[in-house]
Amino acid sequence: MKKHIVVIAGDGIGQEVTAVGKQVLNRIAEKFGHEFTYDEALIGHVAIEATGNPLPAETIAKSKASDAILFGAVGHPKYDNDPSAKVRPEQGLLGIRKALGLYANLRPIKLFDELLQASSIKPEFLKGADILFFRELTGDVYFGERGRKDEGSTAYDTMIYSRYEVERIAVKAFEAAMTRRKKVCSVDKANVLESSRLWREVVQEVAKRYPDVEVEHQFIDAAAMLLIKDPRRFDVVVTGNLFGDILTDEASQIAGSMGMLASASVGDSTGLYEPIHGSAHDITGKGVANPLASVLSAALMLDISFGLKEEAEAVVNAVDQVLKAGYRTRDIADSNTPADKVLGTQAMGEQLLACL
Ligand SMILES: NC(=O)C1=CN([C@@H]2O[C@H](COP(=O)(O)OP(=O)(O)OC[C@H]3O[C@@H](n4cnc5c(N)ncnc54)[C@H](O)[C@@H]3O)[C@@H](O)[C@H]2O)C=CC1
Ligand SMILES: CC(C)CC(=O)C(=O)O
Ligand SMILES: [Mg+2]
Repeated sequence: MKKHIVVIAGDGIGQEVTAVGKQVLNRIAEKFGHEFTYDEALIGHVAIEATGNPLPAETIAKSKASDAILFGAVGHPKYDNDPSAKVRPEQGLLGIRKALGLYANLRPIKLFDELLQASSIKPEFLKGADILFFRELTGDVYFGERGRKDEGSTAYDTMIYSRYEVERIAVKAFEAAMTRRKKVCSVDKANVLESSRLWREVVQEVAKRYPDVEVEHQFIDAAAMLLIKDPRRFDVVVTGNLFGDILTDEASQIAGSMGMLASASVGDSTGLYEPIHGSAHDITGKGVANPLASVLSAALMLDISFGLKEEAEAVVNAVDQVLKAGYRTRDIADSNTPADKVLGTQAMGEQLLACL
């Protein structure tokens, strides 16, 4: 199979982890007789430095012309510490999601057995946890009207959802639930927010089309608690952009680390595959970032965009094997991990390639 992939590494550890993701894709192509060609494109701080724009038109054009995108991260401390900056790296990521119509962000929370001890949650509450989040990705407060008034002394962001936006993500969640344990939990704040009341109304309507699926509605505050108290109660979770962003960082502790969680952003156009983590300034350039979220994002690409199930499984199995062999990056190591098994980003990549 011939496929053209655009690598948008972006900022910070995005550069380090996508390098490993790409090596794994190359090895898969070699092993299974595919031809993957690559292009690179700029986004975020590196794009601002080069062009003044966090999302150059060329990046959108290259992305649209590709079969899939391997994305790293955006962000730079310069902007985090300067709230008044008008041009920001994060606009690049929000912009590409919108430009490509990537309204559904699938975030699988997969706990590898070997990492039971790495989690901050007690193993007896965790074993067997397997959740698939559907986070709406192009609406909500991230895209609503925002601004300042009263001479800058009042600021506002608008949480806004339209019926069609809720319906299409709900349909994706219910369809996925039909192939899994047939449970959907919709998360909102319908006891307070009007946009959440519309959300709940539409999810209830969609649910009627799937009588075999058990549906529950939870408020975001309770859902955040239940996720830690009893992660195994969840199968598919569907929620808005903001709540999904926060809940899945929380859920990374079920999988052991932010460095373990992959995602697929899909919708109207080319799929974009991205770790859930950011550019991680605190570890950038140290060579210690966990590349597995990027590698598992590449596996989602093989599966969802290319339909290469066996190849995707080979990648997940390689991750499993490397963990079984005891290798860890720093974020998933624990007090029992021998020092010689704690690997840097590239060395972890080499173990995966050896395994493949
Ligand atoms: N998708 C994206 O591009 C995102 C970008 N950001 C941006 O990233 C920058 C840093 O934001 P933070 O809030 O610190 O979130 P972050 O996700 O970059 O990091 C949070 C914590 O997790 C750790 N971490 C993240 N990925 C890791 C990996 N692969 N291996 C080992 N440890 C890992 C980091 O070291 C840090 O302690 C900010 O500029 C922010 O705006 C934040 C979240 C997502
Ligand atoms: C720019 C942010 C919305 C990125 C983020 O935190 C995410 O998508 O998880
Ligand atoms: Mg996030």
